[in-house]
Amino acid sequence: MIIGVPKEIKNNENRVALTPAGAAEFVRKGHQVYVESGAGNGSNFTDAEYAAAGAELTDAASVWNKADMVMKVKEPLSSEYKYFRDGLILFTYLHLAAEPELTKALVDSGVIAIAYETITVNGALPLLTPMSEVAGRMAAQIGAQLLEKNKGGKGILLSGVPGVSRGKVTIIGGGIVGTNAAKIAVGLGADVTIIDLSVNRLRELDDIFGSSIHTLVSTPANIAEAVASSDLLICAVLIPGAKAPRLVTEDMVKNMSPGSVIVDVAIDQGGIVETIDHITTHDDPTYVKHGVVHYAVANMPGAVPRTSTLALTNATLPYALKLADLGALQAIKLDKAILTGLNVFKGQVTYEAVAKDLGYLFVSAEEALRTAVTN
Ligand SMILES: NC(=O)C1=CN([C@@H]2O[C@H](COP(=O)(O)OP(=O)(O)OC[C@H]3O[C@@H](n4cnc5c(N)ncnc54)[C@H](O)[C@@H]3O)[C@@H](O)[C@H]2O)C=CC1
Ligand SMILES: CC(=O)C(=O)O
Ligand SMILES: [Mg+2]
Repeated sequence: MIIGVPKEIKNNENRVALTPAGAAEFVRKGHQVYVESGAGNGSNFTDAEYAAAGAELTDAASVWNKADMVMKVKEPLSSEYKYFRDGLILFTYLHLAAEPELTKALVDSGVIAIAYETITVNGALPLLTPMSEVAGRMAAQIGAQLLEKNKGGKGILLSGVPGVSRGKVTIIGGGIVGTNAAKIAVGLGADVTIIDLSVNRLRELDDIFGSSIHTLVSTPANIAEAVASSDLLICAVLIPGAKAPRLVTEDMVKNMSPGSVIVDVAIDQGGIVETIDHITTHDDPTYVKHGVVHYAVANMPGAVPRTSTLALTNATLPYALKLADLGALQAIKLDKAILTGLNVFKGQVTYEAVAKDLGYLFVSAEEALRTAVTN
């Protein structure tokens, strides 16, 4: 199979979908790899390293047009839709519930779109996990900085100092992002509360963190009370594949004190805060509404690309190799995890939450495959 790796073009997206070591693996197994010249630069991987691994360096159009499977990090942007074609395998983060135009372009073109973020193994999301670890850790770090006066914050140090109370951090969603945010926030000495819908998850968090955190079950009343007294709110809820639920209302944000900070990590699925009306970028990461600093960058790990590229490709490579070795149809048929990643297959939306949120007819992956084979 021919694998194509274009350079990422989202604002400050410095990750790349394949390392030179990953390219060497494909080549070793008899596949051909085209990498866009400069694609690895942001992650400190040079063209020479890809060439030494046996990849060919070329331009974006050639990568897209020659490849049977394009591997990316972030969802394609509109300038890339022109490369979509029938039968092309696209393996990347897609977050389609928050991307109606991209979904339409994929459906109209017949692309086989497999989303990293919905690949499921025993209830876990192994291709989302490493980036959620990065984004969760960054969320606490970024929130702490935004609380500084010169960044628009209220001017508090999360740890406090002897004789002065600690800052309050509320984390809504106690999964991978939430747990990693808590690790850093607790490490910084903040007073941390984690809110989750699952009491079992809260039990696990209680076992991990003991008395260094508070736990609360997710109800509108608990969220309202915790948000009102928070200096930093970190949003980390996920319903896989679906648009994020709006759990933090505008009134709750109005009740936060001026200079408080919201970091909505769930923005890639649309965000959980009513006052977040647009995705922000690493170039212009915040805006202020009702006196509260809002941060809503959808590609947070792109700012620490060396760590993130290594962590992401550790997780994606085994699945990408399987797709290349078996071809998309067989890989989807034989590997349940890859099947759960299938979001769009030759004009049909095969992930139920995406179909429901965007108003498409849902066709199960199994059914879509059956139709493809019999046609
Ligand atoms: N902005 C960025 O750069 C990045 C964003 N993300 C996003 O962060 C979000 C969280 O991801 P993960 O932590 O990996 O997901 P996860 O599945 O590990 O955790 C989600 C948690 O939300 C909880 N939850 C669901 N409904 C809830 C409700 N109504 N109230 C409270 N909790 C609720 C679940 O019980 C679960 O514990 C996802 O949208 C993911 O795509 C991840 C990485 C980077
Ligand atoms: C998960 C995701 O959206 C990211 O890593 O950018
Ligand atoms: Mg997006």
